[in-house]
Amino acid sequence: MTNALSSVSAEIGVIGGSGFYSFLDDIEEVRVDTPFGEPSDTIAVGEVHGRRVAFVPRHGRDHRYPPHRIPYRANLWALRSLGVRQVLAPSAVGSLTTTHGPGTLAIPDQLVDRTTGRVQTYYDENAAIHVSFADPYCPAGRRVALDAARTAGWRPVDGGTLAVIEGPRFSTRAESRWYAAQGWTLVGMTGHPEAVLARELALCYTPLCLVTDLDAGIEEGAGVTMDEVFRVFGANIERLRTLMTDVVKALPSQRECFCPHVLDGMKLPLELP
Ligand SMILES: CSC[C@H]1O[C@H](OP(=O)(O)O)[C@H](O)[C@@H]1O
Ligand SMILES: Nc1ncnc2[nH]cnc12
Repeated sequence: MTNALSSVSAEIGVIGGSGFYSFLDDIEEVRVDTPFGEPSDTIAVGEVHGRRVAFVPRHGRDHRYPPHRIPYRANLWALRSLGVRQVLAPSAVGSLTTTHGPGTLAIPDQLVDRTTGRVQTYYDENAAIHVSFADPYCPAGRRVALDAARTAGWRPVDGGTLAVIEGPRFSTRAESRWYAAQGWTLVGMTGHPEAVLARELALCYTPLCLVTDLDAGIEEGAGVTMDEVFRVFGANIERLRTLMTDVVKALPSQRECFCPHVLDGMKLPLELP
């Protein structure tokens, strides 16, 4: 175990979600402390196709953090302090439309925040910093993920809106029908504030959403269960892991998107790592 910020570094970060607790083979484990507390777990740093990658399991490797208790700020800060500038965020999500059934990979282009009371900024005092969030995800990362998925034989959904609910409970049928009626297509519990915190650190952030269920308002029956989410995710994890390595390989080494510039000209109250 290496402590804090010795010589270990990585350029790409992967935040694994439910059922996705490990990614790399030959790893160095790093314990990183941050001004926002400890990340969900130690960070595994290794190499994929010659690219340095840092992996953190969002819920901890034993899934001890429920979605509303995840140390989102610490996770992203820790990744950035290791040198990470591009983040890939796989996640298990419900579908709000029958056209995206279980096993579908979706790369949404919008999110709607339905969480309550989660801390969603690094810039809490000593300055008012307002980042642009009209397009919450990195356009270059999305493009790379979609291309890699198509090449690997997926038929990924390009775009759509991820509704992020507070959880930890799943939605009622009425809530679910209401989200679907708004035109939102996916529902999860962790996409916010993760995406906006990445934006506040000028990181590229790309969601890779694996549909594990049709949400309660979309199909008849008992409604989604945790077991169902893990079962469907488990059936797809190896394929998704392989895709993640393809995406890592294809990410640009020079960022030409808008993400690195979102803080340009702003007088930040904190020094970023
Ligand atoms: C395990 S059931 C609900 C849980 O799964 C998803 O987690 P993640 O986004 O980290 O893959 C969902 O958001 C909930 O946190
Ligand atoms: N139906 C659902 N609602 C919220 N989060 C989920 N994660 C996986 N399926 C979900």
